[in-house]
Amino acid sequence: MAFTFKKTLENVRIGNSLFDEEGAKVVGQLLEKARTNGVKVTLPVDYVIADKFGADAAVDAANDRDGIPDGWLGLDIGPESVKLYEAAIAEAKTILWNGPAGVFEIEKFAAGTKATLDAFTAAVARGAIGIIGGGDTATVAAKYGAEGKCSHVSTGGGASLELLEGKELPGVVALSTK
Ligand SMILES: Nc1ncnc2c1ncn2[C@@H]1O[C@H](COP(=O)(O)OP(=O)(O)O)[C@@H](O)[C@H]1O
Ligand SMILES: O=C(OP(=O)(O)O)[C@H](O)COP(=O)(O)O
Repeated sequence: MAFTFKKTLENVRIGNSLFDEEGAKVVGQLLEKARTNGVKVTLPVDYVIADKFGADAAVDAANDRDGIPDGWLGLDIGPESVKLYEAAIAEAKTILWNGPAGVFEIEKFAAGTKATLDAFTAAVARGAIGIIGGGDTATVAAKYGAEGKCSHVSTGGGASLELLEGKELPGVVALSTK
């Protein structure tokens, strides 16, 4: 998701990284809404890049200044981004985590997600509320044996976000009235 923001807002060269054409149309509005509400948005600034999607890909590093070459794609956040994420997580009282930082299923692209998980569980240990919402993010917690270090883990991604938006989830409504 971050590459849609980086390309649209800052014209960063993202190579063949994931880009959401539809999502790009609302990026400006989203940032404006965040500004109006005094919400700080932290985006990555460096990347672990690969020449293809797979465990046998060639790997390199890239940052916003030089961008990602055509034919390459960003599959994890880099060390400078990890520091930004850690700082944002460290000052939060409530953390809702929806979406891994990279392709954690492949070891060479898992470092950013693991560092994010470590910052997340450290925050919960110091008293913050840390909620995971998302099937893949829940898998991150399970993979590293950290489910017990989270306040709550839900496999529902979009559903969790809809519940927090105030929408009614039919299954939850049915169970709540029993
Ligand atoms: N830069 C990336 N490029 C392609 N796939 C990615 C990238 N970063 C993460 N992913 C993949 O996206 C999936 C996470 O999807 P997402 O919907 O954000 O999570 P959740 O299911 O927790 O809501 C993971 O399988 C992960 O490997
Ligand atoms: O996090 C998930 O998806 P989402 O982030 O796309 O909503 C889960 O994989 C949703 O799985 P489910 O729809 O079987 O509960």
